[in-house]
Amino acid sequence: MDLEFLQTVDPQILVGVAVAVVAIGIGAIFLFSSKKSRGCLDPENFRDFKLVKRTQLSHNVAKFTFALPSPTSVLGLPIGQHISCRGKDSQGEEVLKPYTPTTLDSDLGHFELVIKMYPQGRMSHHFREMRVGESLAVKGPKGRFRYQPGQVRAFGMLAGGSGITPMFQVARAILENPKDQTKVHLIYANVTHDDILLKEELEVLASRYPDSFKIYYVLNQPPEVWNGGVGFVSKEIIQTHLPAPAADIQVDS
Ligand SMILES: Cc1cc2nc3c(=O)[nH]c(=O)nc-3n(C[C@H](O)[C@H](O)[C@H](O)COP(=O)(O)OP(=O)(O)OC[C@H]3O[C@@H](n4cnc5c(N)ncnc54)[C@H](O)[C@@H]3O)c2cc1C
Repeated sequence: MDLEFLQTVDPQILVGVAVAVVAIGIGAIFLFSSKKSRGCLDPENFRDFKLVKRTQLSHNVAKFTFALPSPTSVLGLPIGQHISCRGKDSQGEEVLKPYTPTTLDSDLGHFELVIKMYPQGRMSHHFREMRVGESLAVKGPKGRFRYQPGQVRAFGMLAGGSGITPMFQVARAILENPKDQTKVHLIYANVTHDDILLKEELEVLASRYPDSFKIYYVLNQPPEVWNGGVGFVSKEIIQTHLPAPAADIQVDS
């Protein structure tokens, strides 16, 4: 590029232009980061988020992907907290139920819910009927759980059925943070093998972080070939598969 013309420009103008460019750059970074940190949730008012994808994971479980206002937006949900979703049951009555997204604020532009739909469930009806292009009313963040990276040496988690979603969210946040050395031990109980939610995602985490993440599945009605636990979660199972109690150990269920 021919820069000779710069020598003919008044240096004061050049400095002025340079200052303006830097100022615009800083302004843009500030605007972007403040927008990013603000998040899209309102704790007082419901906000609508459009369903952009629906993936059926089993006969009664589906993953719902909702778009955020822009591809760089974050939901703004602290780790371990949940959102309140508003829908209508089969009678047209309003229903409010809590759900924990399986995505984190490192996932930009969208958030996901994995929902188990019960035949008689009121909010289940709303999700069963929901189609791509429709919006879900969401309020939050909700919940008192707080997690600081490295706050404990090991985390014992005990989950059953759809109770896995908050555990999955916290486990992902810990394991995907290279500065967090916390070990995660999860016992996950279900009735049958088909009931295990997020199995693929959990297996990916376990194979990616073999030294930091251990899962022990317990099934009440196991298949013929099964190397996990059988029946209900017992004291022995907890003693064997969760870290022993200590000041720097946290156990949640
Ligand atoms: C913090 C928090 C986070 C949650 N996150 C998720 C999530 O990410 N994904 C998700 O799918 N759910 C999640 N849940 C559960 C969710 O809030 C609802 O309870 C669930 O979707 C059922 O609501 P419903 O209105 O369809 O059923 P309801 O109308 O409340 O229940 C009707 C019938 O459905 C059956 N049923 C309902 N819930 C259960 C259950 N847990 N086990 C067995 N049978 C049941 C029962 O037969 C019950 O009588 C979460 C709950 C909490 C407290």
